Amino acid sequence: MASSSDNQVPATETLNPYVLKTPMNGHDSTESPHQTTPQEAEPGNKEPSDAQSTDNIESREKRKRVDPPEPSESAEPKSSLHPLWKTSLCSYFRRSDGSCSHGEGCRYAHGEEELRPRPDNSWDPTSERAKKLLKSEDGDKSEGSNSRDDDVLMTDALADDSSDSALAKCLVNLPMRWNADNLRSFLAEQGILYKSAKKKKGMIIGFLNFESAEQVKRAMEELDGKSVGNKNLKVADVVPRSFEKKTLAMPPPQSTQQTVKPASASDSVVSMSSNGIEDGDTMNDSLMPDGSVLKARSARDVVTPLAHMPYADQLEHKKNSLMQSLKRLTRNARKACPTGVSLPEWILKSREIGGLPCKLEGVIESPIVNGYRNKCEFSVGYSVQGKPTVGFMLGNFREGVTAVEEPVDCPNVSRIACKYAAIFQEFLQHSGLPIWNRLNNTGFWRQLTVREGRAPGEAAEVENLEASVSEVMLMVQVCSAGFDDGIVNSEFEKMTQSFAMGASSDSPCLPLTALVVQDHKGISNAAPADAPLRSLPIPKAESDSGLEATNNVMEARIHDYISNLQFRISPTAFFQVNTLAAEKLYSLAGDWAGLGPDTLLFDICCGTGTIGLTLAHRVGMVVGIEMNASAVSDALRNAEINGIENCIFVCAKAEDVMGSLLKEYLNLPKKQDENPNVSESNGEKISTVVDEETPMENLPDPEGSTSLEIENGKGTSAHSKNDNQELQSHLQKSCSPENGTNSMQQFKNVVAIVDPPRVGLHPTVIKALRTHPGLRRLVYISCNPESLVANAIELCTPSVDKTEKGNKNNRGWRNMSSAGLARHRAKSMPNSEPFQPIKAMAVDLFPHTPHCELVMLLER
Ligand SMILES: C[S@@+](CC[C@H](N)C(=O)[O-])C[C@H]1O[C@@H](n2cnc3c(N)ncnc32)[C@H](O)[C@@H]1O
Repeated sequence: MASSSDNQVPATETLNPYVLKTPMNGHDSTESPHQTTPQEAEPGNKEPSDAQSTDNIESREKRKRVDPPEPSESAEPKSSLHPLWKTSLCSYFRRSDGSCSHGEGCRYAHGEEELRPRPDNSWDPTSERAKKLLKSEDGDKSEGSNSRDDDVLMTDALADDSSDSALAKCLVNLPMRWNADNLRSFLAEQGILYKSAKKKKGMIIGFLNFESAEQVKRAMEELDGKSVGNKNLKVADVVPRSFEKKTLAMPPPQSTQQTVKPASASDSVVSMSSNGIEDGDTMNDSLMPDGSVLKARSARDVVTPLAHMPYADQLEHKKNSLMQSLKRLTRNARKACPTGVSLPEWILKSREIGGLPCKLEGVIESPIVNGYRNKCEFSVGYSVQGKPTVGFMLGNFREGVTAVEEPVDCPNVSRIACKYAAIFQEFLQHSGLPIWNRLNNTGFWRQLTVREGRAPGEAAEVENLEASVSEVMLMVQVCSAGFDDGIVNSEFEKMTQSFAMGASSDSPCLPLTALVVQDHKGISNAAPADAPLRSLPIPKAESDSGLEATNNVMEARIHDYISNLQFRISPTAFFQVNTLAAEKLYSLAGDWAGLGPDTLLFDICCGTGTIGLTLAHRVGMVVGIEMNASAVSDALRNAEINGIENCIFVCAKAEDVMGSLLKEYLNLPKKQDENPNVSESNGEKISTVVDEETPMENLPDPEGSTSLEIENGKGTSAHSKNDNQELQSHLQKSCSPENGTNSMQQFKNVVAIVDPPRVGLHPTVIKALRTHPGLRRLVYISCNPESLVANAIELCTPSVDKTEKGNKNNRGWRNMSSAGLARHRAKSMPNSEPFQPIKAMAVDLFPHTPHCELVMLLER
């Protein structure tokens, strides 16, 4: 596998030293002076929230733009330029009507003409260029006539029923809402003859097969350029000719044994959840007939779009992008602040730190930059050469890309994962069962997940991560519906043999601990947590003790270590993909949480308990909340194997239990005004009067029975949402009301660390956290800054006495940005003290991709 350095650009002169972990307050030399304008806060001006949308913009930009050489580029040889030179607009220049004290030497662009694309080919999101691109994105690629057929790489369409790819065409720019019937009616209206026509709702592409070259010719004459809605149709090749040229020697796609199932709805299939999609500049360029260069996609470009940049530049890029996101928090909270209510201190002070809501203290780098992923989800599909392939999809299904490429050049994938992908790919060449066809939703083999677990021992890990990998779990996703059990079992047997032989023939032999099959019928490969699992026994290789066999799915686990604690991980449980960087993330969160023996820590969305368990020794008690039952079972077991006894894990959706858990554990009345308040405990309602001035410690414990003292620390247990009674009884047993202590005496400090999925916290959870006065500190960890910003708007915007009731008939929310929606929700937040953003810092868990984890401390 190529190392990332193979494709790195040469080191360029550094204009400003990169300062990691330094405060970014004010206009210091490392910070962009870019200031945002009020209109940028408009919902419509939303930046692309993920790399995928950035990518779409970028690829469109490539198609449309023929830029004259940049003045700065012609003035200086390219190699001497800092990669970020003039890639952001200078706000001093903009604000002061065309002047900036740095003059021509300013590293920021003085106007749109000077602006250069960023190293990842995106544009300063506040520039007119970026906004225009966003608009064209929102307008659903309305510039269809300019779109080039190189976007379509629908190998599934070729694999399906066309023996001659020259007779297979696709129609680009069809209305998304059309299904196959709509397409067929349209073709009939136009008098077009064809063999088969397919179209799914949600895609802009339809697929046509013709009987003859004559039919193709006529369809092209009639349809190419035809206006439908506000777009012009384009007839394109299903796989561009530029790819086919390279594949003349390759066999045509295998015909597949399909069990035809009705297609229900469309969905996008993303090969690896945190992937971005961007065209890069590395390989497969071909000259197009119009003289332009087709930038062929590669898995490396799709999965690791920043891999061409030196790592320090990647961190700088992430830092800049996070700063843009954070500034949105200030702008939106300012906008949402009710009339007549003074702006909170943090918004007023934001002017001093360039519009940031709080200091962004830097980006902590990943201890490992290459091969760091301990989990890879490889799609199964056809390559552009029509070969069954295990790897990453080269784009988005909605836009007509299903081609899969091997992961060998992706620097974030480990050698072990690549090896298993290759073994599986080799097996698929001879399998009697078909690979999954995303176009028809038919087929059998869908996905391979490779998960690695390490043995303890720090020194070896960073230098030679592979040597520390001691366990591997493979999960193969299939769709067995309609296939004969006997054939399926026989294929599974052959597959396990292939894996076992492949593992033992590698040198040194690859670990193989568990092999699980996940049966999933859904359209997208993202299977629900309860999709049936089956463990396959792994044949023991003669000379190898590394291969362990288990056929009990309950025993199909691997283990990893964080902060010297062992973690059991079951097949569908979440575990951070970069273990060593995750360790840094959790310790940062712990340091900021202000923990102590009198701390009650809520670990919200706790997965296998990693955060709570690594911090358990620093607090009085941990309450973990997690909806995935096997992750909760892992968490419980993890507490046990590490001898941790002060944790409780609740298996439920946080939105279903957060409010009642806060009430039960903090034993506080619900509201902080002077009205009689109601708190529920053991089903009984208790009324108390609370004065806002009353210190938390002095608040009465209405029953005394739910105080949270853990007797001898023997508190670790798990509860499902249905066993609240058991939870109550546990609390009563583990607490010692006899000694007269109450919750507030025991836990003076109540802290929540939240680590939600990409979409962020459910509004009900935000409301519960915001309106419970006992919770003074919250550490928010997020892999998606957009959702952190949206949630923080609700947590930090001052509320009014009279809240607005949401209009349920208002469907405008559908078109709102997440920040706009959060502003809207903030208006109906019950009167409560808002949090304030105190500081933020990022940890790079995903080198070579645009993603990283952002941590923000909120206090009140
Ligand atoms: C980003 S992971 C974090 C897990 C854990 N904190 C860690 O670092 O390993 C998010 C977790 O939230 C869980 N989750 C998603 N939605 C949830 C919900 N509504 N309530 C509770 N847990 C949820 C997922 O199952 C997943 O384990």
